[in-house]
Amino acid sequence: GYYGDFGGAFIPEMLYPNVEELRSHYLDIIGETSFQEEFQALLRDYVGRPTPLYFAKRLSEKYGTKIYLKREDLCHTGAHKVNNTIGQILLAQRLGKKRIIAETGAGQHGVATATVCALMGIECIVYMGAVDIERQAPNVARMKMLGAKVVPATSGSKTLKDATNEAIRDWINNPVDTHYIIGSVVGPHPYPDMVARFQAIISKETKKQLLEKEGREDPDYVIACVGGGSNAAGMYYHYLDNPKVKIIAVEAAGKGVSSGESAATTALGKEGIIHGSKTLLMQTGDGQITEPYSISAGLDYPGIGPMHAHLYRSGRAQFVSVTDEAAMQAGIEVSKLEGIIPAIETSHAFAIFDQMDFKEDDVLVFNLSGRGDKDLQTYIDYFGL
Ligand SMILES: CC/C=C(/N=C/c1c(COP(=O)(O)O)cnc(C)c1O)C(=O)O
Repeated sequence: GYYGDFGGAFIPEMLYPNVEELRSHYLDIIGETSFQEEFQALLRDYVGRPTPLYFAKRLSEKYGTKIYLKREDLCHTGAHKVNNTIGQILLAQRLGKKRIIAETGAGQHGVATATVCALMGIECIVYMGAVDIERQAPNVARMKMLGAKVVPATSGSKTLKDATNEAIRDWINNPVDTHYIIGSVVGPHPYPDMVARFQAIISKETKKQLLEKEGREDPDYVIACVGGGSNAAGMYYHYLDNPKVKIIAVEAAGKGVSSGESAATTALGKEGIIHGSKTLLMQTGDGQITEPYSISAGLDYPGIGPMHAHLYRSGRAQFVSVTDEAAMQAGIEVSKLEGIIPAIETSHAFAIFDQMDFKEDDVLVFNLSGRGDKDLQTYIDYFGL
């Protein structure tokens, strides 16, 4: 379960049975024909896949290059997170689990977990930082409507990291009947690999769609925002072994990388262990986790998935970070040029144009990871709309 120097499962003794049960069964279960048939049928008939690969005409004209958008915002629940929760709920059922827990920051993973628990009739508890409960209120309401119990995390910065700590604490106390649906490519092996496999449908579809539209499977660039890195993992997955496809990963600089209020993990992080995984994370000299900051709850995380730590260290991906201000401006620009209001997380990806030079005949694919409904109040307050 390693990506170069990164990955592994550095977990407390009490979690070992749960994680070991997952590690020893997940590949066999995912590989079963009956699993794949159910998984693919739900992605098609319930999530609404394949999601469109849309040529963004006005955005392309503005930036003088060819821009395609992979529309994960059109998945049921409004973001890519549901691709993973469908896979993990089927796995949990096959492992005989009766109770589901999850962490959430932006609330999209929380909604996606509550959704599949409603679908399957399984109890659902979602841990969410008290700060995020405020700034993603629409998603809290949706989780409750879907029958989930939302438990505030009030420690630390009261954001995603703290919600994850609370979920892990719950799992340690409920090891036998509970499955923890982790929402990104983070945590102990096998989670980073398992979540990436469930999200890989994104680039699988993109290859086929780009062949139809451009007569080639491979774009020149694939671009995605990175919190833990799951939407990015899905966008990159089937292009990783093709060096002709350049990979751009966009992190949240918050108020600026050197402002002390940032979540740009590859710029500010050092090797360490967070939530059971050896990866890069923002930390003090004595290894305490530094509180991150981003205007977007989904990128407001001090770590990064081990896959992305490796992509960064190996140079396979180019990592850039953009500030709150740049992301918010990009969000309103995409809204006005394409009629699509992106989630603030996704808006970070669209804010790279002043740091990158693209050629007129370059083909770019952006992963539009989610829609902006959850963020309307933030957009309205920010721009005084
Ligand atoms: C699992 C914690 C992250 C959450 N969301 C992260 C997120 C992200 C960043 O998460 P990754 O794709 O895993 O890097 C990007 N786009 C949207 C629309 C998101 O909601 C959540 O709780 O919903």
